[in-house]
Amino acid sequence: MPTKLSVNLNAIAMLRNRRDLPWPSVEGLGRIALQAGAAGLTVHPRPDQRHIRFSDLPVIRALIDDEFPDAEFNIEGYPSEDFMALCEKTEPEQVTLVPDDPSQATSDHGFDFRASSELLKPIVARLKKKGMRVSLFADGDGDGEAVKLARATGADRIELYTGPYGGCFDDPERGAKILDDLGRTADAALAEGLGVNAGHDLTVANLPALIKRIPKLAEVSIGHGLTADALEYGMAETVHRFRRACGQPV
Ligand SMILES: CC(=O)[C@@H](O)[C@H](O)COP(=O)(O)O
Ligand SMILES: NCC(=O)COP(=O)(O)O
Repeated sequence: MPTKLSVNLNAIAMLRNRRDLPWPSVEGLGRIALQAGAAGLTVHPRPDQRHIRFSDLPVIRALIDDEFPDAEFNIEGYPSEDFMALCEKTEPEQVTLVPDDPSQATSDHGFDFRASSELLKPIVARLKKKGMRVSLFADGDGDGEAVKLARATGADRIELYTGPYGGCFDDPERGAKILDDLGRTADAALAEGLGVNAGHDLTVANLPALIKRIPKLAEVSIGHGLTADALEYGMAETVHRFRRACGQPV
């Protein structure tokens, strides 16, 4: 089964939020992503709503339900009571729990399962009771014991935090070492019966080696790199459209 792609809409939402205008449209670009064959949409609402707004969630839920019933909605975030209530109301197919502090600019580490495995058990159970698959953001450091503790929470999957791997775009030697650690973490998780997702700073350039090392990688969620590519590869056509609007022959 090929690795599924879930398109993270946070970067689109952040651009939209620069103005009090409805574009770029989170719903519209989510629709284009699903029309192009993405398996799902991911959002990471944060308490200050600086990217995704809570009001975006029912819109994306309806988009998937009404137009793409085979697609999945993945909501990521720190399991505060507010976040849990949002998930229970929206009922995404998957919830990815992330140990984010509200002050963090972006996610930059996985759970410390030695400290938080017991705390996560009732949270995971509460989400699963409503039929949501639960994935836990995990460091890809090859720590098999931590993976066992992740399994003990009752979660279905882990999501490997691939930020350090993505950051090695100019240091292939270090990238290979990190890839080895990610691979060993995935092997341990799969041996425990956990599914494996991955995300953070993945790109067209670094994905193939990750999937080669982890052929059973279930899903990648990608936002920043994918949005950067969408801008780059869509720029020429867009300039043509605006030149036409200026009355220029194109
Ligand atoms: C868990 C994870 O790595 C992503 O959700 C990441 O946090 C994306 O969020 P931003 O694009 O808002 O940084
Ligand atoms: N779960 C990771 C994610 O959704 C996207 O992260 P990024 O591609 O924006 O770094």
